[in-house]
Amino acid sequence: MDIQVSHVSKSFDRKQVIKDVAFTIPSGEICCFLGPSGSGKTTLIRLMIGAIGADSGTIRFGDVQMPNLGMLSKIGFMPQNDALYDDLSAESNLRFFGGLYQMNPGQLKQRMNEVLALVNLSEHRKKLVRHFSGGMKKRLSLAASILHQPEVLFLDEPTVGIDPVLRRTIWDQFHEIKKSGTTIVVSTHVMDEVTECDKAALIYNGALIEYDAVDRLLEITDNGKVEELFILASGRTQGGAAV
Ligand SMILES: Nc1ncnc2c1ncn2[C@@H]1O[C@H](COP(=O)(O)OP(=O)(O)OP(=O)(O)O)[C@@H](O)[C@H]1O
Repeated sequence: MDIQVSHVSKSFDRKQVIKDVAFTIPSGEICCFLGPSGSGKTTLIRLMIGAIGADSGTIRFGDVQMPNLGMLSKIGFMPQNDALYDDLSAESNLRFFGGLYQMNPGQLKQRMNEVLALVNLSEHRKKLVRHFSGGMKKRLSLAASILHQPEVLFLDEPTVGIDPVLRRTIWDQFHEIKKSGTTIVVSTHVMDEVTECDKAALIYNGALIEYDAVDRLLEITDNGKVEELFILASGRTQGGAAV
């Protein structure tokens, strides 16, 4: 399912935090939202999943204009702060999410086995989440977000605070999920993660300063580093030009 964001703007308390943003993510691609803290990545994700409304502009998933309740079963969302119940086991957490998605018991059982295996938590399924490490919670949170086989998956800073080895594992899992045709939108402020993605949206002060295939974006820099694009953008801002 293609995602089309057309001239979307959003203000909070009269401060514009998303400024006329427009781009299209082709079906089945991984797109990252890259930008410094406070640049607007989470707000853009919340707009796209329909958690908040835009002041202007439109967001379409395929032919459907968001927000649309019927689309909820096709969307997976992994929030920045894990939305898990500490006092429940891993599998009870997944059962809770399965209930939200109205999955039938047979389907839920099969999917629980599949997603726990994908995130390497099968042997910890009976353990209470309060005894999980931070990395295990991240992986369980990812498992919960894909339980219902969403067509589009939103991941808000999924690797923040994660060590490099586990980060590699988690990215391998994203690539595995992509193989099933899922479109993935992932926010990050780790510049190196851009090379894991097909497309990148560079967000700075609520504006989209670049959106392109990652290969092409890296070509237009002198040193092949994405940071350079942000340095150029901040220079333009200080000079008074719009970015
Ligand atoms: N509900 C809200 N009310 C008022 N201001 C908000 C609200 N949500 C976000 N903002 C503001 O919007 C701006 C963008 O925030 P957002 O969380 O989208 O950035 P971000 O790029 O995701 O940051 P981070 O990487 O730190 O998560 C910030 O200035 C933030 O303070």
